[in-house]
Amino acid sequence: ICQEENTLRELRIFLRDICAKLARNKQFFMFTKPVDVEEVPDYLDIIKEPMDLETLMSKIDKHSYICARDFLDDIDLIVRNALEYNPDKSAEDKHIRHRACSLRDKAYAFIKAEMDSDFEDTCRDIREKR
Ligand SMILES: CC(=O)c1csc(NC(=O)C2C[NH2+]C2)n1
Repeated sequence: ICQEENTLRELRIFLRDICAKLARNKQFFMFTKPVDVEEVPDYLDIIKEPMDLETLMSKIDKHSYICARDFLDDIDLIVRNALEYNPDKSAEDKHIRHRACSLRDKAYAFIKAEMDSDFEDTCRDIREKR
């Protein structure tokens, strides 16, 4: 069990680094904090499960993720929300959709580049046993 805690600690360090890199990227500023309903009043009428990079970071600290797959599921949620809320042909909507797809590709590339697959397999085994 102590070995499992070591693995999950390493996962958290790894995910914090990726989340910080994504949040530092100016391209993704609109995904870094919860949408302000003062500025976008109808957002919560359309998006039922908001997600953002700051919330992702706090979930890491709350030990919400025990494998990279769970983390990427929340990245996918950020992207899905952006595509749903910005469906129009307008340049502004297209721009936000493009940035959302770029966020997903960057996140998956960081995980693939920096995580060896047997580490993720070990995390999946821990998840199965819980
Ligand atoms: C985070 C997110 O997806 C977001 C924040 S504002 C926004 N969209 C707009 O403000 C308008 C452009 N068409 C609606 N999307």
